[in-house]
Amino acid sequence: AAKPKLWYFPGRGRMESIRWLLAAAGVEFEEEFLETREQYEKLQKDGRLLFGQVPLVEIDGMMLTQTRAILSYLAAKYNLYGKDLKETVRINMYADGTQDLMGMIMMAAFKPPEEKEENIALIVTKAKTRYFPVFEKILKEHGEDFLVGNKFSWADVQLLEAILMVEELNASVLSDFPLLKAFKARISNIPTMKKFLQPGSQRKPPADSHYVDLVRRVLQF
Ligand SMILES: CCCCC[C@H]1O[C@@H](O)C[C@@H]1SC[C@H](NC(=O)CC[C@H](N)C(=O)O)C(=O)NCC(=O)O
Repeated sequence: AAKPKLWYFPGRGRMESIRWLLAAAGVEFEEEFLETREQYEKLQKDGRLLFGQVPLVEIDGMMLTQTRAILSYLAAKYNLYGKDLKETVRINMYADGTQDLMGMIMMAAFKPPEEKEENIALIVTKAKTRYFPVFEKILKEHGEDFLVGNKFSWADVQLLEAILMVEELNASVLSDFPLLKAFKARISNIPTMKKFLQPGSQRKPPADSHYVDLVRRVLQF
């Protein structure tokens, strides 16, 4: 079967969690990088963007947009979505929470530079007071290697992604969360994750001014 094809800017944004999930599933994918307004307008003209937006993922003969819809499809397709509805809804809850946290980091890149320090401080505080305590408690109460059931799932992939993103803002953010520290080490050692975390993978770097300028230029905002 053809490899999935991802259409997005050459950066993390909303596509990065999709790259992580495909990598976790051991699925190779191709990328088309949007660098010009013309490329974006062509996708729109060709009717490939349902609401005129990216991420766009071409998979199984479909042109999929809407990040959460794509992530849910991939989680189900690659058996990373729990063994029953009760596990699936917990995976959705945990994934939504980490998406909210990562969304703050994504948007911070587009804020004026003078607000950067304050934004980062707020994100790290949110991570330490709202999100990480929840996952530390889940790991403590659940007492398993993984967040849901006793199996690797989409929720684990996204929590690792979120932990690493917050550590990029504050390296000691896990100092009060011993179970999250152990979780990070455990999940990072899963072969598909280990491979994705090595240099040369399709994992993207943090947003920089070049990325922000490119997105603004392509989307004209
Ligand atoms: C001020 C911050 C803007 C961020 C803009 C983009 O840069 C990325 O890092 C995040 C977004 S992604 C690009 C943006 N896509 C979305 O907002 C998708 C939202 C959708 N609900 C999803 O989850 O996929 C886009 O195509 N916009 C065109 C436009 O709506 O007309």
